[in-house]
Amino acid sequence: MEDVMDSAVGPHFSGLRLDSRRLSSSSLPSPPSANGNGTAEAAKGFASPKADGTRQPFVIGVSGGTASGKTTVCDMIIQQLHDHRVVLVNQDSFYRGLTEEESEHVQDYNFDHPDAFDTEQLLECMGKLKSGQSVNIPIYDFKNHRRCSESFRKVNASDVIILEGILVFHDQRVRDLMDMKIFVDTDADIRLARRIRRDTVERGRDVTSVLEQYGRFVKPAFDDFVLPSKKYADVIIPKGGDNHVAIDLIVQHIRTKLGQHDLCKIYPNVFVVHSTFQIRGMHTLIRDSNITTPDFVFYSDRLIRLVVEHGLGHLPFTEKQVITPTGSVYMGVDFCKKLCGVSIVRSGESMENALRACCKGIKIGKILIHRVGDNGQQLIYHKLPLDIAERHVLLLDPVLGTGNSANQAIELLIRKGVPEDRIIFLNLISAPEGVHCVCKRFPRLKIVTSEIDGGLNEEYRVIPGLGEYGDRYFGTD
Ligand SMILES: Nc1ncnc2c1ncn2[C@@H]1O[C@H](COP(=O)(O)OP(=O)(O)O)[C@@H](O)[C@H]1O
Ligand SMILES: Nc1ccn([C@@H]2O[C@H](COP(=O)(O)O)[C@@H](O)[C@H]2O)c(=O)n1
Ligand SMILES: [Mg+2]
Repeated sequence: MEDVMDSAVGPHFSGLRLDSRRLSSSSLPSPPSANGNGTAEAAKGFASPKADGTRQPFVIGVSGGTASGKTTVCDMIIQQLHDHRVVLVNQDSFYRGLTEEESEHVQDYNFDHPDAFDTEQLLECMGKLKSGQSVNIPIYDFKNHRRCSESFRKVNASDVIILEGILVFHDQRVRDLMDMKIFVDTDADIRLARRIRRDTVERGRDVTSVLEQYGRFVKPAFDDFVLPSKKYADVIIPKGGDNHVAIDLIVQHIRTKLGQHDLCKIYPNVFVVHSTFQIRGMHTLIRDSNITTPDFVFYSDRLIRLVVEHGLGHLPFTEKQVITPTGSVYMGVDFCKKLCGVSIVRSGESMENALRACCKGIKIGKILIHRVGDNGQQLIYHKLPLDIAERHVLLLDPVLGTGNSANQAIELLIRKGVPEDRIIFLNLISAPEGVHCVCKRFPRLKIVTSEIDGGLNEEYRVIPGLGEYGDRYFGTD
């Protein structure tokens, strides 16, 4: 048996003409909700730990009609990611081999019907990949309509698995494997033109047979099976590989996931709010250097509310029953009462309103950390609730950079008697360096953030970041 190693980059790429186009629609699975024991359930995908504590790969499904550009879009995503932790699985690999009789009448065979694929085998392979095992995937020969009996493509377990094919959204069991579904939407006439060219050049067909197969099987199956599955898509990409903007957005989304993945693997107490295109849209706005101050405040406040709500989901609660106006008993929960916020002055103060809006009457203390000279010595002023040792503390600072200020603030809280595991540090953006710095020192503290950025530059500023948050929020920049 000949194994063909799949390194996921390079060999899949096909050269394309590219123009900038638009992203048509988007929505991703909803954020996590509180589970029964008072902690938040981790988000789907990267943030979803298995029983053994490791995280499942992120599965992206890519569907669309024949010759819509699915394979091309996947190649471009993988090429742009330039990251070995992404692998591509083609549904084509799971075409059933034809019997002797079927081969003799191949022109009558419907390759576009769901039964043409061995979906059980596909599910088995995907299940193995998802559980961290490598798999041997068949190699399909379109010229002879059969699998190469001696060769397989070895696909290694990876952080991201892209599953591509005309009918990958058809079977619910296959759909359920996916964390993100993309539909490549290209006009039927363009697809037919491409198909004629591809099948005559690459798949050993002549124009007459392509047209006959198209009218008899491909088009009806598109109408019956492929088009109806478009409704399952989270993202629809018009014009396939020509749509630079959509592909960039998707690549950014995956990059964010990959960055988070490693840190969440290392530190189980780091929680990243599940990313949706709404959240990425808000980040796009507040990171834009040209945004106005009112808009910066508006979208920051929206994001902060999400982070605060996520953070509150990590607090313990007690069971509580109430009687509803229908006279029925509602078995609910009671919020944790012993709670306070502490903002790191000045930018942390921008998070206070969102906290107050979520927790009526909450006490909020302040910590000011002032760097003296460049020898790392720092002065700390603080005003904290007197009974802070008995409270859970939501520590507020929108950007976690080096982690130095955060560590000073956390040390102070611990000196004041707050147990480490009762501190939840809330921020909008974290640099990986800051996450390492805080989590190594305080492994029982929780960090809740909305995005993890690339890193710090030589001036210790978060990149891509958003500049001086306090100045931008309070309009002093
Ligand atoms: N944007 C594009 N412009 C021109 N040709 C394209 C474009 N996208 C794909 N093609 C060509 O069209 C054919 C079908 O594309 P492919 O990505 O294989 O589609 P699918 O996987 O959806 O069947 C291929 O020969 C490919 O090179
Ligand atoms: N032996 C085969 C197997 C499949 N086809 C056609 O391939 C199409 C799916 O591949 P795409 O890359 O176009 O998505 C499908 O429409 C089948 O008709 C074939 O012609 N011969
Ligand atoms: Mg293809």
